[in-house]
Amino acid sequence: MLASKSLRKLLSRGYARDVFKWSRESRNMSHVDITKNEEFARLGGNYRRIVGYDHDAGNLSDRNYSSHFIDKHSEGLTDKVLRNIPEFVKIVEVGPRDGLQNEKHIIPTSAKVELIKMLVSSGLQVIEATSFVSPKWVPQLADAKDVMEAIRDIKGISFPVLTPNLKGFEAAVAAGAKEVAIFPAASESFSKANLNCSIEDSLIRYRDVALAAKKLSIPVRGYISCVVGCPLEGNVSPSQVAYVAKELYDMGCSEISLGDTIGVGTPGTVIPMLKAVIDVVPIDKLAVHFHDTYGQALSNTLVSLQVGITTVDSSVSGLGGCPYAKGASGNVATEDVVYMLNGLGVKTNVDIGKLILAGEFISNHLGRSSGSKAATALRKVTCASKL
Ligand SMILES: CC(C)(COP(=O)([O-])OP(=O)([O-])OC[C@H]1O[C@@H](n2cnc3c(N)ncnc32)[C@H](O)[C@@H]1OP(=O)([O-])[O-])[C@@H](O)C(=O)NCCC(=O)NCCSC(=O)C[C@@](C)(O)CC(=O)[O-]
Repeated sequence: MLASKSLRKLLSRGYARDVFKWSRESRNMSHVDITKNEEFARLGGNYRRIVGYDHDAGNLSDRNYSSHFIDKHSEGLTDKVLRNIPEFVKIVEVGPRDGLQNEKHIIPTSAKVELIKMLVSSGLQVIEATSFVSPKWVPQLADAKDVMEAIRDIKGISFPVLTPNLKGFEAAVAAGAKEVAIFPAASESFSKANLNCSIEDSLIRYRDVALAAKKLSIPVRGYISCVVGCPLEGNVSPSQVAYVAKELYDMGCSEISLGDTIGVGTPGTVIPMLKAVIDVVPIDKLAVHFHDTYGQALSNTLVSLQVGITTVDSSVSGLGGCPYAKGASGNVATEDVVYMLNGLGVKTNVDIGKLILAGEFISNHLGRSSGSKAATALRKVTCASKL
């Protein structure tokens, strides 16, 4: 009786993953467990979940069709395929930085701040706000200080910022940054294009930043660009990525984000790269950062979760690109990642409806449609249901 009550509760809340876990645990059937399984099948072993949100702005609905059709025929396979998928994924939203750094036109500070506030209200806990880089190199983010000033009073959210050297670090700290990110490349040519120095010289600079940050107890996130391919050199070897990752780990980075800067990776190249890095850096320190140039970002995200990664970078509306990686498209869209994770029953604490509104806000501002397939589809469903 207790079992069926808690199961009903889980199902009514749409916690597909909890039900999945519960059903997995109950597979070694004892007498009591058999009752549980029968109850499970009766209550919704084969179900889909539809959640509706009502928002003042636009009556946006989130329809999340769960991919868990859990019954006795499919549970073994589901277990096999999704065994390592975590129960919670931390999303690092990079839209305001990676997303906007490459825009042709300068976006007003007020629009950037409004976007950040909308992202905060969607439940995102980590939002990369801006970069303290040379304004000559990246004029789009020359207002970094003003952005930080405008979000200074928002409590309980991490707003990491990019710092390419001590000058940037000092400016970031003066502007109130509580977390910074450094960003070497795994490819020599890309390092020269992006940072105007070799990989080794960039690591020397970043050691200085890491040391200064340590003195102030400021966490440092490390990015590695070009982890599977470089726009100038082509393939990048997993061992080279592992080398840079270990350097970042040794200098004290709290997290290391592996960036497929030009979006050329597939699960076939991402898995060997992850393997090489996991051999030298603990997996719980790693994050993945996929661009979607070749439409591989979600597949790459999924295999990374299967491998055991639990932190994923993404960009609302799929904004983005790197000024030094011509032709590379935006990051995987946060809406698409959240839609997939919802379908897997993985928690993110992100309200997809509010996230879509944030994406619409910035897309409207930029005068183009959303780069998120999930957001576009969900918007159509809502419009159609109004007819
Ligand atoms: C690294 C530098 C600064 C070297 O740039 P440089 O030209 O070699 O540096 P410099 O030391 O010779 O200085 C040149 C000028 O820049 C100034 N300067 C120097 N540093 C700063 C600073 N921090 N803030 C503000 N100003 C700065 C410095 O004061 C000087 O000013 P001037 O005397 O000519 O008036 C430059 O190359 C730079 O800013 N690069 C930034 C590149 C960048 O932001 N790229 C995009 C982000 S990386 C990315 O998107 C990939 C990632 C992370 O998302 C992962 C993925 O997608 O895979």
